[in-house]
Amino acid sequence: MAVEQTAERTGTREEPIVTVRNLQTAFFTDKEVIRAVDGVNFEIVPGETVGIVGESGSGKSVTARSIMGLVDSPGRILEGSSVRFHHTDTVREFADRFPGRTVDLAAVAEGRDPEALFAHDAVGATPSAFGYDDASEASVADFVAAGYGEALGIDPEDCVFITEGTVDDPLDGFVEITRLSGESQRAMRGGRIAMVFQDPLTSLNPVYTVGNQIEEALELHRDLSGREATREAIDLLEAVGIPDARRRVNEYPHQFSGGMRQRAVIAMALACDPEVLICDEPTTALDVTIQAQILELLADLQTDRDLGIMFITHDMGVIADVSDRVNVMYAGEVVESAAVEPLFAQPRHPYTRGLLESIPGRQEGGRLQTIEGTVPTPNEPATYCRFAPRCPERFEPCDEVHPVSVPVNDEDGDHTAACLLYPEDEPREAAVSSHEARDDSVREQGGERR
Ligand SMILES: Nc1ncnc2c1ncn2[C@@H]1O[C@H](COP(=O)(O)OP(=O)(O)OP(=O)(O)O)[C@@H](O)[C@H]1O
Ligand code: NI
Repeated sequence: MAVEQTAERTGTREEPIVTVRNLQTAFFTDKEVIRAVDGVNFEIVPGETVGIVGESGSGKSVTARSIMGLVDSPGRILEGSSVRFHHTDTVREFADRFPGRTVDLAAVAEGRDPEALFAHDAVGATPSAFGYDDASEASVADFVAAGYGEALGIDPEDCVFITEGTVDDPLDGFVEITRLSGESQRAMRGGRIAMVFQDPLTSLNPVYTVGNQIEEALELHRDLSGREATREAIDLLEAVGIPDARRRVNEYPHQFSGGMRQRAVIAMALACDPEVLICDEPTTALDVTIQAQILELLADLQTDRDLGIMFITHDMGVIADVSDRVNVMYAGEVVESAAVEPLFAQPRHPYTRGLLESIPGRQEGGRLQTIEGTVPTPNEPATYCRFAPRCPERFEPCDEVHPVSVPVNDEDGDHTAACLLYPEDEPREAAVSSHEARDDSVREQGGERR
């Protein structure tokens, strides 16, 4: 899954299958509003692994659960968020199954100026919240996907957006995941995007055989049953490296070792032939040897199936192994994003540097540095740098200005960090002002984001 390998394999990068734009997920407790995910942007590309790394409480799991449609009350995804699934076959299938919820975006966009739409008072997000440098990059699709389409006659239930062709004959488009509910949500979750959790026992039912559980997924998502399903279940167990699959298909989860259970869960996730696999610390509970085997298995499956993988861990060593691209999260925000090589060779954000110094063997003089303190609960709007209290580079404006993501590497234009130290070639004061000017998502709209 390393960079060179992917480049060799595919030549050029494929288009993203999932784009996460300005994702905001909050928990509304009696006491406070916890902004667990606060304006996150990243992509999942077929055949690649995007790593999400950060300490406990940084919002990794809530990001994953938001994409899966698994955020439960008192949590919800806020208006202005968009998670798009770009997969032509899925768009066609969904347009067919949910015609009443399908919209011809070209028709809606005709004669509209997206910049002007974003300027509307009622809109709580700006194009810059979507990661654009310039408002002209925004599209009507961004506007609509982010939930502001009502002004254009779009129902909040609408979730399939056609960008080429028509509603009756869709050629291309996207499904807006944050607007799915009921049947459409079930079809996406498990069917198109599958998830593997840290503890395999959360996915396995102790009272059914492993085979039964895989067969159930096959029946639900691929319409296989009986002998056909059993045969496919055995094939899947073999594909994930479970020896003697013909016998083990009839065993119960407790008869499997930890590593074998996680393999079985991966087989179950693959049963529905997903495009995207989200792995939330899938190897954290396993010993190092087994962990390496599971990572290798995932890499092989990815190559065979052109899977887009989102891989969550707090372990920088694992991230280096598995990722093509890395997003470093802190208190609900992505603070640095880069391809894996530049991230490790030239980490820019002080938080990333801190995380790297805490990997054994990486520091000069052999002393293991850990970042003192813990991730704060993001229970107020980010009007300052949330890392500042722990940051060795902190200077005064860090307490008053919220840093936005800016390019930090001349050779790699996609390498960004959200830190007031950048752009480095600008005088500090000018850099700070440019962050302040671009962080218009919160205050200009008259106060808090919801
Ligand atoms: N159901 C919930 N109700 C209230 N707050 C929640 C809920 N779930 C998560 N949070 C809060 O959201 C924030 C992000 O949590 P999340 O589980 O995504 O962190 P994480 O990065 O996955 O950490 P870990 O490495 O420990 O798994 C934390 O502040 C957490 O307390
Ligand atoms: Ni987590």
